[in-house]
Amino acid sequence: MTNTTDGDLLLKNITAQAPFPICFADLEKTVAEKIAAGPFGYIRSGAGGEQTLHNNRAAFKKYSIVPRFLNDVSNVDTSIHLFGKTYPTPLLFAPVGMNGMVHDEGELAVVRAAQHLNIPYIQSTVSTYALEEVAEAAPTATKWFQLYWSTNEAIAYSMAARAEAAGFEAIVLTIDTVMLGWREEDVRNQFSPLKLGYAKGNYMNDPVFTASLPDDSFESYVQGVLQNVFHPTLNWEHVRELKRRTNLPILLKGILHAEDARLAIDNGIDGIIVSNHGGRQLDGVIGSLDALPAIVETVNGQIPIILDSGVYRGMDALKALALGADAVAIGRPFVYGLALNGQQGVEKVMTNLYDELKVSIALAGVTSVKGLRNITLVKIDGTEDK
Ligand SMILES: Cc1cc2nc3c(=O)[nH]c(=O)nc-3n(C[C@H](O)[C@H](O)[C@H](O)COP(=O)(O)O)c2cc1C
Ligand SMILES: CCCCCCC(=O)C(=O)O
Repeated sequence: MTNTTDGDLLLKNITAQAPFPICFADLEKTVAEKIAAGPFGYIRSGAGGEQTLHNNRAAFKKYSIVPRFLNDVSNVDTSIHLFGKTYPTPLLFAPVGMNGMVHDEGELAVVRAAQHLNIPYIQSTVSTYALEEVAEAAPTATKWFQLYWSTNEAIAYSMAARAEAAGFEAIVLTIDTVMLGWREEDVRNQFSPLKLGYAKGNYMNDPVFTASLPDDSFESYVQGVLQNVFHPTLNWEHVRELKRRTNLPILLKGILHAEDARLAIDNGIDGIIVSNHGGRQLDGVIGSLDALPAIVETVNGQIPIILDSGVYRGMDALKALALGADAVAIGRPFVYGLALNGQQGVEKVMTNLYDELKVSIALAGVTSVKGLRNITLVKIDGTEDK
């Protein structure tokens, strides 16, 4: 990824071969035709009546930018700095569980793409491959570990310690999944990726987890994960205890309220991810972009803010950055890329997002990510998600 703005970034997508889907809608449609209804529904759907899934997209459409011109944009600097490192793009991979559902190489293919593109990768607790295997597949990638707190706290500490030992550079504690959302599509499809074994990686390689099982049967693994993965009593004391137990920076994923952002800072948290889990947890929740401005105001630059949920094109990323996010994380789009063409598919999706972002920054009359904070954004409420 270069920082020079080419005249025509789209040209490289015009090839003699069958085109790779260029936008999110094309990607989703192509994947729907390729994979079975169960895994497709699991990935695509939102909780409940999918109001939040809708809100996420609608939030981006409420904003329009007013560009400036005659401001040499031949060099656009898209780099960002996070936790002492510089990255070429303001994009991250959101943690997405059970990648083996759509591709045999699962998380290994994604982390290799992350390494190749120098984009931070957040590995889910519920991965098909173990964090040690992921670390070995891409030793120089920036890797963060997403933690689902376990009812058996020794398992949570064990996973955090394994991540630190394997070279992961941060812990992302997901706080919005203390129990699973009401996911009707999975009931319709009678689909559970857990029951197909796709979450074995980190659990079956964890000595504390395996020692807690009554036997080594598949059913014991399924029951063991179910008993441990959700933790309804999760509270700020757990966060403080995790801080005492790890040397790594901790980010909280799932912040939507400015007051929780303030509490995160008060409790020594190093970064937050403004997210509603891609609309997969509590339905009826505010779109994550709608939640951003109040959080940005409260955080006031004290810790990095990453936003996810509904960032499906470069222009979405631009709007989030303009509203004060330091970076954005991508979920479903990269999973669809993985389903279509493994590591290459993931790279293609992320590169297209990046290219659209870069051309959009230049066409807005801006030459850096930080410069986006000064652009004119007009908010128009009441738009439809079309
Ligand atoms: C199939 C799937 C699995 C997910 N698994 C996890 C997970 O294991 N841990 C987590 O914190 N978030 C998980 N998420 C949520 C993502 O990290 C992210 O918040 C969400 O996908 C962002 O929305 P987007 O898909 O609209 O980009 C998952 C999302 C999807 C689509
Ligand atoms: C193994 C049980 C499902 C874990 C939840 C994974 C997730 O965060 C999501 O599907 O969303």
